[in-house]
Amino acid sequence: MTGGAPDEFGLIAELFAPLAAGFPGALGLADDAAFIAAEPGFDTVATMDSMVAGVHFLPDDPPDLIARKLIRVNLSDLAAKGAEPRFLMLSAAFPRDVGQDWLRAFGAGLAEDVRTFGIHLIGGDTVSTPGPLTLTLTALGRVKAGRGLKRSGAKAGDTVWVSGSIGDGALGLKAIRGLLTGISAAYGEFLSGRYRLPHPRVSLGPRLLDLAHGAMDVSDGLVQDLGHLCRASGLAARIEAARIPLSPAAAAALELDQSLLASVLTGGDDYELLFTASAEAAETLADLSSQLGVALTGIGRVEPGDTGKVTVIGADGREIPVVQGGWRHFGGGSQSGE
Ligand SMILES: Nc1ncnc2c1ncn2[C@@H]1O[C@H](COP(=O)(O)OP(=O)(O)OP(=O)(O)O)[C@@H](O)[C@H]1O
Ligand SMILES: Cc1ncc(C[n+]2csc(CCOP(=O)(O)O)c2C)c(N)n1
Ligand SMILES: [Mg+2]
Ligand SMILES: [Mg+2]
Ligand SMILES: [Mg+2]
Repeated sequence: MTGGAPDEFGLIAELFAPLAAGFPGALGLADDAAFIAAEPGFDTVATMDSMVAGVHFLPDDPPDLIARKLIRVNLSDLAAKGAEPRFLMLSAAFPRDVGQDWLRAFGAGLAEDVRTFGIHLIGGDTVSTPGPLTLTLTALGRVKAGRGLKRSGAKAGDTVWVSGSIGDGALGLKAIRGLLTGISAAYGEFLSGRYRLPHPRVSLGPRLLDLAHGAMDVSDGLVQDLGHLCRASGLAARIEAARIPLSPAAAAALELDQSLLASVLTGGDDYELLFTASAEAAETLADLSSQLGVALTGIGRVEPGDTGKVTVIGADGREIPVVQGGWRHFGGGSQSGE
């Protein structure tokens, strides 16, 4: 990328190849494909998530944070399977008029999180598009053979657990859009920060291998995602709204406007882990939580019932009706249940 408009191969050499330098099998991002030796005793765990400007992030979000969010939403899926992240493959469709400064900042964001998580970019594709910026990442990880966590592992009577806090991302998007008034500027910044830069529970995931029964991450919305876990396990769930962990910022927002509970339950953009474990695991999970400095909160139970049904109980003991439990790209009136 010298002088004027960025050139495809210059861009790959300058922005992406340095992120492959630590892994010889990537062949310097100068060949047709990468080589990964199969590791005896491990399963490779593969996942892919895309992000589209205006759909997953705001077009004027800082480019380094767009890059880091792209990595993090994918690492969240690996963590949900108890896997340790290893490699990334990036497909980037940049609008033709993307500028060099934008690209350099995007590359710097990728580099930062590749370093932070100790992973390598081992390949991808770079194209131009007449449409919005569209980014697709494949993340590859590893887990001990046969031990990876599944959505289908929940057992009747298990406690439902979530990591961290729920609702910050969805409330953060509202804050950015000026739809959250009355909270302090610091709280607003915390929430918008959580929307732009999730914190995937990469250390926690592998530690759940001996503890969790069913597991997934929360991306679309707590209620919809728990419904997926329940359906995969042939069970139903009952959770208590008052037990859902809130950050101080989210709690302050809800205190001013209780209708924001819908964003917490269904807004998505959480990238926290959602898992079930037997009641006896509670003490070990509490120890793990303090060891890792990641909150773990029991919010309810899975039980036999209408497969996939999630019942949310309010502080008054009555059911809170939830029409749509989370984000849907197609179908449904509004795109999430807020
Ligand atoms: N176009 C597709 N081709 C093949 N498999 C797909 C396709 N879209 C989704 N899937 C698969 O469907 C399953 C559910 O995908 P989904 O994207 O809902 O999960 P997720 O990544 O955990 O959620 P989110 O996208 O909200 O982060 C995954 O196994 C995914 O690989
Ligand atoms: C600008 C903007 N508008 C709305 C949202 C909310 N949103 C979009 S997709 C999605 C689920 C995860 O995506 P996927 O299922 O495609 O992986 C959520 C919660 C957002 N993040 N940004
Ligand atoms: Mg997905
Ligand atoms: Mg995902
Ligand atoms: Mg997921």
